[in-house]
Amino acid sequence: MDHFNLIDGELHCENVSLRTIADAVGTPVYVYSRATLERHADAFKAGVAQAGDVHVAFAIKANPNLAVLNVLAKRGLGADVVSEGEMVRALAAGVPPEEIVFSGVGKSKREMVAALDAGIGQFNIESEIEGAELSAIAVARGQKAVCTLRINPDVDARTHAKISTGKSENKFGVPISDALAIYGRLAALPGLKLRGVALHIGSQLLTLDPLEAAFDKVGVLVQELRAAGHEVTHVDLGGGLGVKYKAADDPRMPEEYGAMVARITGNWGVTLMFEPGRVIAANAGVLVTEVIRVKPGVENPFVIVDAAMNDLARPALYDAWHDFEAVQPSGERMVANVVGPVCETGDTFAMARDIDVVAAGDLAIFRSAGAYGATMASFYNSRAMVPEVMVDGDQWAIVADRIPAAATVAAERVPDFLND
Ligand SMILES: Cc1ncc(COP(=O)(O)O)c(C=O)c1O
Ligand SMILES: N[C@@H](CCCC[NH3+])C(=O)O
Repeated sequence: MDHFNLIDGELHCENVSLRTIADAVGTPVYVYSRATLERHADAFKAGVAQAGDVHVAFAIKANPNLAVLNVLAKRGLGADVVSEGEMVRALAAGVPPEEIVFSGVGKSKREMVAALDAGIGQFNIESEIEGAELSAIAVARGQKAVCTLRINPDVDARTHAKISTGKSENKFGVPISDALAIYGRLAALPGLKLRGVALHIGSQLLTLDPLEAAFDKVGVLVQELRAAGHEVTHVDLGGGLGVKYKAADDPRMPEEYGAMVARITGNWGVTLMFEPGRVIAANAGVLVTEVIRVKPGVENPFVIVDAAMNDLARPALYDAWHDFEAVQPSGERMVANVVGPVCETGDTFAMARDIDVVAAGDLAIFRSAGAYGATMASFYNSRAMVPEVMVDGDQWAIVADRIPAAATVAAERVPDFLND
């Protein structure tokens, strides 16, 4: 059951008409459903609970909106962060510091200090040199940083190349063949409390086999680490579960994923951690847009909408598919190209797509836009930063303002020396 449905011929989010929101806030605008976020959080937690003692940290990169984080924190999700900014957001949303995991291949010294100051629960170290730096910073402060070592299992996640992270040529983690030796050296450092390993092989995975292959390799590594005398109490299995973007997609459900994890990790004797992002947020949000005009084309007409690649970058970056639907569908269909106003050919949401008939002034949505949507928006073409709305039953509120491009003018200056 989805919370974006037709009621009396008009698309609603829960009980609120998307037209009501668009009329009040303008378009484009992201709209999130609290009920969907909660359902996804609960389903994921229940799925992985089959594997025993688990911690679930929402990957904030998928949707860092404070209201979204607030909903998920109340549902008992921690936070997986990759920058000081994400950490600040997690803390502001009420995530307990000990439930925050700091991932990322390029943590700066400043970020390490900030995270130690905040008392976060775990760093996922991505290289030996990063571990040595963190240890030195922690020692200087009289602290020990709780860590895992992120390994790169060299498994093909069979997803888009730009969001695949677990092949040996990808920048993430340490090669699994070196992991035992590096773990040993890092475990000996005075500023670290190394308690296990982490991995994340990629995003939008539609099958479980690559995850299973990677977890199998990690299971062997855990045995080797223990045989070498190391204590391994935690394994962070990352995120990556895919979602349904189009009818043909057949993602694996958290329940099936959890059963696989339970089967593979059953005898590891560790606390498992997870970092889901997309599976929680993607289908909890839509991007509402207005049709500016329909322009004839040689092959198909161009439906020019007021959302663009600066608001939803996924189609331009990954050729990603987002369903396009009229807010008040007439039942008639047309074949068209759906494009934004930005001056790039890549600002195209759909080519030769069978869509609801729409005309200038009509409202429409891009579905499955709650993850990696607003968070990847930019001011490109000096367009405004897209606003965000949260719906809860009959209630709704703006949870991120539209920031006009004019605000960026105020943040810039032309120095006097350019006037010489
Ligand atoms: C380290 C890490 N953890 C978690 C995630 C979240 O992934 P997903 O949104 O696919 O669940 C990502 C992004 O792929 C990531 O890089
Ligand atoms: N931004 C990507 C996902 C990146 C995952 C980050 N590790 C997407 O929209 O699909």
